[in-house]
Amino acid sequence: MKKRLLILEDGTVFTGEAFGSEQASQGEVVFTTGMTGYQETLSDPSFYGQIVTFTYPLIGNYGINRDDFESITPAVRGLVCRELAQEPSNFRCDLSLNDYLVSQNIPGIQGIDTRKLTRIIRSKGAVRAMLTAACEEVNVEEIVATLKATPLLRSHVADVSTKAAYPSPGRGKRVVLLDFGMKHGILRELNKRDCDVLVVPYNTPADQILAWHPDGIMLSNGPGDPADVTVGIETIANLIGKVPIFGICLGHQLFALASGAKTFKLPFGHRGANHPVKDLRTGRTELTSQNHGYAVDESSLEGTDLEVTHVALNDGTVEGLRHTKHPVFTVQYHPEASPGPEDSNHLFDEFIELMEAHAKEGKQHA
Ligand SMILES: NC(=O)CC[C@H](N)C(=O)O
Repeated sequence: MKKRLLILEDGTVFTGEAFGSEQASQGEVVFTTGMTGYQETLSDPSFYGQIVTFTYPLIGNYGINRDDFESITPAVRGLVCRELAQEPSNFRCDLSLNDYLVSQNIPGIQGIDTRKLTRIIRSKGAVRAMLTAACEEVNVEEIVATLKATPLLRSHVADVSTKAAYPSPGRGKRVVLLDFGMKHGILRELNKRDCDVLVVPYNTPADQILAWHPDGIMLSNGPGDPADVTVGIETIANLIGKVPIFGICLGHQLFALASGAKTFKLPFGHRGANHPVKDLRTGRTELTSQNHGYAVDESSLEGTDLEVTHVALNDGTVEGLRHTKHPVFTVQYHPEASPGPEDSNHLFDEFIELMEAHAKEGKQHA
């Protein structure tokens, strides 16, 4: 067994067993409560720069397969779990979680009290942490001082967004997908509905986007603090009212900021696959997949043209918005699931309907 430490900025030290890459790593430690879906979680670009703790006690039991990646290169900085499955078993299993982490240079630690760690994150909020290299002798005090001096993760959208535009063709609605660190699941859902998708870098100007004559714009998820993605906020402000827009997670937060609202950092975030969200228009509650550390400040909506459509039942925070004058709606959670329940998948159909209605309206005016 190779020993490795997880050191938190408050000086707490967890001693566990190293797996995955043997190198050291630093990041904000967060927890997710999903019982399955570790492959999608690890490859979700929104986790850029974060060390992810799984509260479910056994991780890796069905291995890693060919189909469930949400990006090509994972952006997470480390994985923490109670127990890593030694012998994965599944008909789709290609390789073990350990071998995958080695191949991607991501360190892991197992055998620590993940319940204690989760309680610390819940009470202290965003916690900076260091995973030491395997078998490394370290000076804990020095590391704690370094962690305290390291600024918390800001935006890394530029690192995870595509560098050049690329098509994902279909014969249906033309959708320009602004990639802030897109999960493949969003593209998958649009292609499933035969959309003719053009994925573009996060800093593509609005006039260039409109020159492609899209039927709609999709705003993707992505990492970091939404307030730092100023170029995206400006682009979205220039798109509102010109073409239907659907935004997910970071896309939802950027839409709010572009409309004059504000965002704030949640004490410990929402990460998991069973977060209940109420649709205020229908009264229906759906179980949703979530992964966010920030949220839209409800009190900042006053005086804007935004209306709250969805709320989180766990803490009452804003989970969905609609523009009262223009065809735009956004959600803080993940209707594409991957991983998680598909209760909210119908939102992609609603986006298609919105584009259809808008196109018809345009013809009437013409
Ligand atoms: N999944 C996401 O898009 C996350 C959005 C943002 N980075 C947050 O943490 O709130």
